[in-house]
Amino acid sequence: MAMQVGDDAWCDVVKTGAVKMLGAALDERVVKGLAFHANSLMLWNGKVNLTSITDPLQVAEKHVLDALAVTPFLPKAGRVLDVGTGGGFPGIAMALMRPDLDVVMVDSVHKKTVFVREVIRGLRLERAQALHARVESLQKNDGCQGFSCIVSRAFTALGRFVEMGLPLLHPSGTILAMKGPEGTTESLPSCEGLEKDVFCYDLPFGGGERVIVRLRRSPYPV
Ligand SMILES: C[S@@+](CC[C@H](N)C(=O)[O-])C[C@H]1O[C@@H](n2cnc3c(N)ncnc32)[C@H](O)[C@@H]1O
Repeated sequence: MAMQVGDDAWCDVVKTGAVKMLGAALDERVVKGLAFHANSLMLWNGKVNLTSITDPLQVAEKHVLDALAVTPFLPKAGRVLDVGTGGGFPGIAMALMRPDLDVVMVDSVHKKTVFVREVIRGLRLERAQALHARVESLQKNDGCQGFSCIVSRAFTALGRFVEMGLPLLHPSGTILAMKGPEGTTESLPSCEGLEKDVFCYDLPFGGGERVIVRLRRSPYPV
């Protein structure tokens, strides 16, 4: 029988891919959580358009494993914001890998945040939450500033993401933009004073190259 999203064969693909990408094995708790998320994504995708990727191997590689790629860059402590989380990428993977962090996932489309809330509830991720809002409006929202880390995947141009993120970022915080290969050449016209590092990686089963752009205020406070 062909592999299905969330079944044992699919979990084995995720485990193998995670070792290739992160150099470490995932906890069984994390694998089960990722399988629950991906399976829920497929179930909801029939009624709510969450993703165009439905092939089980591609869901594992292009959504789940790619979302895990950002987790080694997360801060030691604090609050993390995932901007434009869509179906919960990379926010759910971050919350599963780092249950010690507060993870806030924001999206401007209500049905997407309803889905992400259901996943958070199903996985009992007590320190995660999904907000239905435009990220620009969070600047006026008490308690939505001072994030240690602001992440996005496939969200918008780097300059625009940084403009939206900076007012919400703690002075010693980090911005992480998850991008396709174009991330290596994107410029930052109006954000001087930020130190920029670019990390390139390959998806583990030949699915393509990806980039994480890390931005920190320079000089980076220690
Ligand atoms: C291309 S999708 C990426 C979704 C997810 N991060 C992923 O990698 O699969 C971009 C998401 O950003 C959301 N979005 C667009 N503009 C936004 C804004 N101003 N504030 C919050 N979310 C926004 C959209 O609703 C959409 O879900």
